[in-house]
Amino acid sequence: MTRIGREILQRSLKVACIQIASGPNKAQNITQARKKVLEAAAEGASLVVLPECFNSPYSTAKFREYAEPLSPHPDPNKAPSFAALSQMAQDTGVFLIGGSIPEYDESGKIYNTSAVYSPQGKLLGSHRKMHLFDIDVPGGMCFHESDTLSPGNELTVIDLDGYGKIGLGICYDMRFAEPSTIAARQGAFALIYPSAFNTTTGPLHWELLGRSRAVDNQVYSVLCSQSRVPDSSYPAWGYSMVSDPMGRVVAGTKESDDIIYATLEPDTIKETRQAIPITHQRRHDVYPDIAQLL
Ligand SMILES: O=C(O)CCC(=O)C(=O)O
Repeated sequence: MTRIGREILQRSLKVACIQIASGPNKAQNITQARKKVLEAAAEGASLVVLPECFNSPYSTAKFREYAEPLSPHPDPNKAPSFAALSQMAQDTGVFLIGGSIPEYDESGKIYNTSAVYSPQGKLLGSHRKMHLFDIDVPGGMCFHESDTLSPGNELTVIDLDGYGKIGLGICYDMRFAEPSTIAARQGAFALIYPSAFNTTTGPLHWELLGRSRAVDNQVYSVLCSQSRVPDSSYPAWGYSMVSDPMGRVVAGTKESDDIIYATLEPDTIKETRQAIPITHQRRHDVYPDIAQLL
């Protein structure tokens, strides 16, 4: 039986994307995030998303300095960012996608990690960026996350109790259609990408990718960016946006700090899937295993 909508997203869900810029002071970054999460919750959001690396500069040279260990019960002395996220979720009663934070594990490897907290402040799951942002565009952006980061090796689908499931990726992960398709086939109602795109690739690809992931899978996509700091070493793109399953941008902003809101509706998923029924028109009997084609 094809799942078409209402059972995928069980009820309307107001989501907020907090577009802010991180600076060199970790404590100030956390305080800023907390203030905005409180504001979004006061506006009635039940799911709040922070951007990629909200607690640190987006710089391969800085990730180790800002990294923290991830655990279900974060020690505020060792992991002030993770502890603060858990507390914010608990204090506001929202599901919180904690943007991302450089995380170190017991072997000393560093990951770009997004932690998700329940309205009770419980760690529901986490995603380590799987596809590291290593690009070299002549005359444009050159960035090599793999200089200091290790990739995660797991796809992430998380159940938000009472609403349904989300697929979670981080920024560059959105370029890869396969994880989003898998999340949708596992019943996710939205694909969520804490991000910090840039002014080289942002103009052509940001909105296109956000809308494509939504239309490919007939789900919502939620792209939450850092805001732009002109003349910084990494000018983020901004333009946080929410796309509905038809590819309509239902909330968006420009470069500066902002919070955007959208209400995700079960009927919109259902109606899209009924009108254009690609969900059960796929030809898995014909498609080869693409991993075998390499
Ligand atoms: O894919 C891109 O062009 C940008 C990705 C990015 O900025 C990131 O992964 O942080």
